[in-house]
Amino acid sequence: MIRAAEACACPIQEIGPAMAGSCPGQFFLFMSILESFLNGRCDLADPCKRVTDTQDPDASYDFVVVGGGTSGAVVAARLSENPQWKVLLLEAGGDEPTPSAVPAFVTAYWGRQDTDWLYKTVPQKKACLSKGGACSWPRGKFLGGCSVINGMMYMRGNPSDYDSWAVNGADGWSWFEVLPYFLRSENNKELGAGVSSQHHTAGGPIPVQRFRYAPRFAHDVVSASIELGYPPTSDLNGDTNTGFTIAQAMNDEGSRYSTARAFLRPASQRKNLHITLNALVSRVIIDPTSKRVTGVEYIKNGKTKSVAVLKEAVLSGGSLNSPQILLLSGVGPKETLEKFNIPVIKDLPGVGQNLHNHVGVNLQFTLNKEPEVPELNWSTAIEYLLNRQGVLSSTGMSQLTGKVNSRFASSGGRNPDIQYFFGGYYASCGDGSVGDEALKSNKRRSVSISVVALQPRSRGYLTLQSADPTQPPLMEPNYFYDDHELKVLIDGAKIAYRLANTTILREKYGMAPTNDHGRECPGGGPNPTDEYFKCLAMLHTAPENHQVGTCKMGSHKDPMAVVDPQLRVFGIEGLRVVDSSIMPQVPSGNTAAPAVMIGERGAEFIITRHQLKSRFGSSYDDVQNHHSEGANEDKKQDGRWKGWKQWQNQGYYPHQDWHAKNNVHHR
Ligand SMILES: Cc1cc2nc3c(=O)[nH]c(=O)nc-3n(C[C@H](O)[C@H](O)[C@H](O)COP(=O)(O)OP(=O)(O)OC[C@H]3O[C@@H](n4cnc5c(N)ncnc54)[C@H](O)[C@@H]3O)c2cc1C
Repeated sequence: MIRAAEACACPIQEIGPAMAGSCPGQFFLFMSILESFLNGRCDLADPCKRVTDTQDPDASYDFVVVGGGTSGAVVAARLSENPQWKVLLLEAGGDEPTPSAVPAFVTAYWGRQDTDWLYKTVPQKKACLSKGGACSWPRGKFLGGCSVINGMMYMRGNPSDYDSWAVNGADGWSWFEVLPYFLRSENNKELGAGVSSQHHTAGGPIPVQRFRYAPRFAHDVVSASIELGYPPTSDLNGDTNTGFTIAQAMNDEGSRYSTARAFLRPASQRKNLHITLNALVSRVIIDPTSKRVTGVEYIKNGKTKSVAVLKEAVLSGGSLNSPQILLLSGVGPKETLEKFNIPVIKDLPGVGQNLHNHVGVNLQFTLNKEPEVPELNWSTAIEYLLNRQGVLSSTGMSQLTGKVNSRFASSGGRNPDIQYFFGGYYASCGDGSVGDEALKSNKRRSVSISVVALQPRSRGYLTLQSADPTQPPLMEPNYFYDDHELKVLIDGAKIAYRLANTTILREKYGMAPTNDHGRECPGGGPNPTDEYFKCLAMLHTAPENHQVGTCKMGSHKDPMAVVDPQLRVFGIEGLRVVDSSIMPQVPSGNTAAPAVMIGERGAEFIITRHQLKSRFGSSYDDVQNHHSEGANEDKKQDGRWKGWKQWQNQGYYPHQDWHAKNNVHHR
């Protein structure tokens, strides 16, 4: 039944590198067999909806989107909904490999040249010291970007994060204003089952729900948190944003939903959307006199090519690549551009600055009453192959999370500043055996808790280390430059220790800190000191994957802002950045849902602009610039401004429309 490939309506193609290669040698045979079975399932391979790789794009397009990742897939799909517009999406990687749809294989494509950008920070003085100071930052290099390799956890952050963006110059990005764009993409399948329709909705392209399986231990950690006094919650994006829960994730029927799957595959038959894979964009071509984008240059099959842009180019290369592409295009700090002999098109000092990320400490625990048995074996594999159920349909302990307040959190408990991520019970690699040997060996199970500081104050930067677009940028996050994060982590680590010592976890699992973890740090033992946790944070840093801020959105008065609140690059005509790099401050939670929200919002800005332009002519441009550049009151009285208001009143302000239609209220 499962040995042969299913007969799908379209021929199945094997896509991407073999996943089995990411497992150690003894697992290779079993993993290869399992992989070939998985490749033959129609729902996972999805052969009829896969995008076609346009090897030779046309000479020009209305819109060229750079990077088909989490945000870029949304932008390209939304823009191509208008059949009048020709859209090209250029993606440096290939299509999503079939096994990436299996939730348990979340790490299978990390650390591989063909699917991960393999980025590392410069050596840190105070972080990642167990790794020599260089922190690894995996980044997905395929259609769907990081949404193909992430943990799928669906988190939006705290409402106050967005209010703070708005107060600090991102006009129009308060919680009330961004919520409709979170809802637009969401297809929440648990409405009413612990998830309220006051905060969630159904009908969008991304299915959101809990995985079909969670280890018993994950449920018991939630009980333990209640024993500690944290409020029971089933939705940290709802009324209660503090506490522990098994989180909702972007998945459906036992498999991952990347944005490529949710947005691009349904659009794959559109004649006006071309997608070119394995195309590394090397720069945006900008006319030095008019400062207008005229084209995009890219490298494919070793050849440098270019395509003309008729309306706009959109950078969606992510927080580490969008600023690099801007720099290579002559947009960035003048000194950097001159250092690399790149002609200066626009001196924009903020490009690459404000790099920041969540950061945490990795704590290890042993479950002294739990044998270390492999999660993945023939029985669990068959459960998945037949029914898409069981351990393979989930990410083990990674689906559990918690958010709490340290002593430093503001806003009376509504703005938690610590998040917990858990590790263990993984089913990523196996040899098919059910674990009798493991039972005999008396090896105990280990689990990890990463305590993460959600509102970091340290800021770093990204710059070029070469003018060669195939070389990685230089990334300096300055982890723990500001002591604040370490203070928050000390609080958070103490809470994690108390959690491990609750009656349920201590008595049922024998949970205790792993003896030799952090032995280099003085002050460990049953009652660790603050200094111990500080040392542990610097040694066993959890560097997180929520990098943002390098093309910061802000007002025209902010010299370090790179894009305005409509995501247009200051001083350049026809160029926007639409991805996580525009976030002025990282939200207090994971960043994929915010990246999708930004994609939705950015696409709408573009659509609105060009629909209005075609309807009202070029005077619309003047009005829009005037609007976003904080025009003074006198100008607001002129006819064009009145015209803008009139257009809004005629219903050409889609996000307001959407608010009204969907009866969305501020909470
Ligand atoms: C390992 C990992 C686990 C994570 N877990 C979670 C989680 O559980 N929940 C959550 O909410 N968030 C999670 N995140 C974070 C979240 O996934 C990212 O913040 C978000 O997906 C970033 O979206 P983006 O569109 O900005 O960038 P990306 O998704 O990285 O997209 C950028 C795209 O641009 C392409 N590209 C880059 N440069 C070029 C170029 N020069 N030419 C052409 N194409 C280019 C890339 O290949 C990529 O496809 C995780 C991230 C990682 C890496």
